[in-house]
Amino acid sequence: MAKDKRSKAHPPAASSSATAATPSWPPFKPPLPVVDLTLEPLIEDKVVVLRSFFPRSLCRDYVSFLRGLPLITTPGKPKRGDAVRVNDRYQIDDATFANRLWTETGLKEAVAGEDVAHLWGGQVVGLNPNIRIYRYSPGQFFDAHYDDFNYVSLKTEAGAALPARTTWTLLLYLTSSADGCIGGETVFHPYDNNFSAKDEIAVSLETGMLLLHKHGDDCLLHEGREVTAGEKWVIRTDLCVKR
Ligand SMILES: O=C(O)CCC(=O)C(=O)O
Ligand SMILES: [Fe+2]
Repeated sequence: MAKDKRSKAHPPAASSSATAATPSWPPFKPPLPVVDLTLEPLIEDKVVVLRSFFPRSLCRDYVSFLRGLPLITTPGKPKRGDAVRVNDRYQIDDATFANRLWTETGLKEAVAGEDVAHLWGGQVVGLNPNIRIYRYSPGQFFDAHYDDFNYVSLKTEAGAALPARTTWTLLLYLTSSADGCIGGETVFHPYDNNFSAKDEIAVSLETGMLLLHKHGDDCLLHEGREVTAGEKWVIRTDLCVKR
């Protein structure tokens, strides 16, 4: 796939859903983080993970809760330029929940470390309020694509608007083979169109693991591989830097 004909993940989120009721997300119990969060590099300067970001019990609570949300199956035929994505999806603008994920989990501190601060492309200020939930059932997948950045507006503690830009995609896996989900790996292709198994880097699902990958101009071609049994549940948002 030529870089100038990039297949994009999906169009920028509409910002008009501010009036939609936000879900009553379950509390983070036990209090987070449950382990010392250490960023583990998987691909230098491009992909990092934080294992056990959510404990297994919390992942279970979240999956039961998320099941009750009005997920919508994406059409198999995308608009021109968008990647084929077949999954069930829910999306909401929820600055309060984005802020909880940022400040009540240890994430803010984990990405502030001196050794990793250079990765994020600016001064990190929070998470994208555009929260996306994905459920992949057997046969569902997210075809190879690049994630684009977006301009967003965050809120400071004093309530003022803070112009920001997304720089890294955040995926929080809530299920894995330990819960009966087979397949569904997030696979990165460092050499763009060269889909050779020897070069690809497949990240297996791990319940409660958080993955961050750089997006925008430096985004690696990646895909969500087909799920063949069970269900893959993911919470998606993005890391934001000051604009
Ligand atoms: O579900 C996955 O593993 C990948 C999701 C993804 O690429 C995206 O949300 O842009
Ligand atoms: Fe993506």
